[in-house]
Amino acid sequence: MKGPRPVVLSGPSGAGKSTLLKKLLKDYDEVFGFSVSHTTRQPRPGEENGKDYHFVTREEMQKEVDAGGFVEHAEFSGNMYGTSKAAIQAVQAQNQICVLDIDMQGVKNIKKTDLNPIYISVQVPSIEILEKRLRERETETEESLQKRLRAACVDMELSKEVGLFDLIIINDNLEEAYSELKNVLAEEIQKVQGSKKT
Ligand SMILES: Nc1nc2c(ncn2[C@@H]2O[C@H](COP(=O)(O)OP(=O)(O)O)[C@@H](O)[C@H]2O)c(=O)[nH]1
Ligand SMILES: Nc1ncnc2c1ncn2[C@@H]1O[C@H](COP(=O)(O)OP(=O)(O)O)[C@@H](O)[C@H]1O
Repeated sequence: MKGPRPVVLSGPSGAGKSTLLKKLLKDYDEVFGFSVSHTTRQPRPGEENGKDYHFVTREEMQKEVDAGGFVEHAEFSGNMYGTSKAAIQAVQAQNQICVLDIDMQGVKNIKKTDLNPIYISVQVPSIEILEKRLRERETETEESLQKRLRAACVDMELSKEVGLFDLIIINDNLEEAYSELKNVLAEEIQKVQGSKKT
């Protein structure tokens, strides 16, 4: 694949991936582009179709998956999620660093492709803190919250595998976590900024 190295952000639901990503995309809007995934889950208040996700029905998504339009796809908490080839190409066409926010199944499947991203896991200090953050976010029903917590336990275990991630960020203090993220990406950021000047 052409262009700068993509970045994969993974980690339990509620760990702070979207929060960190939004800061990064705001501070470096010319450098990074978000890979807009497809999902069959319902949009949350404030989420925009085509910006946060492509919100689709299961039938629509399955059809595109069958047609070979996806780099990877997975079932998470009762819904389908997936990265389309077009989502990545749209970012790479701008010569930007493509950022993917994907679950652990996505990480394992991206490892089988030639995308060669930097793999970053965002974790939380404890499952109790994760639960508190998810409750305070007020986006989940009790059922989906419990599903996310179960998936989080699996994610926390699997993410310990040596070599799976290039960096594990414990998102305790947000500013410190954001600094760590920026530091690991500094070289790639400079490359893109340099290439845009010429
Ligand atoms: N494999 C895969 N996972 C995705 C994709 N898009 C989002 N996810 C993951 O799906 C999970 C649920 O996402 P979401 O419903 O937005 O909930 P949130 O993480 O709690 O904000 C998260 O772990 C995301 O990283 C995708 O395209 N592929
Ligand atoms: N370091 C932090 N300390 C306290 N709350 C945080 C921190 N990082 C994120 N949050 C909050 O936790 C919730 C989950 O974060 P979010 O970015 O939605 O997680 P994810 O995208 O990984 O599911 C949000 O309400 C967010 O504002």
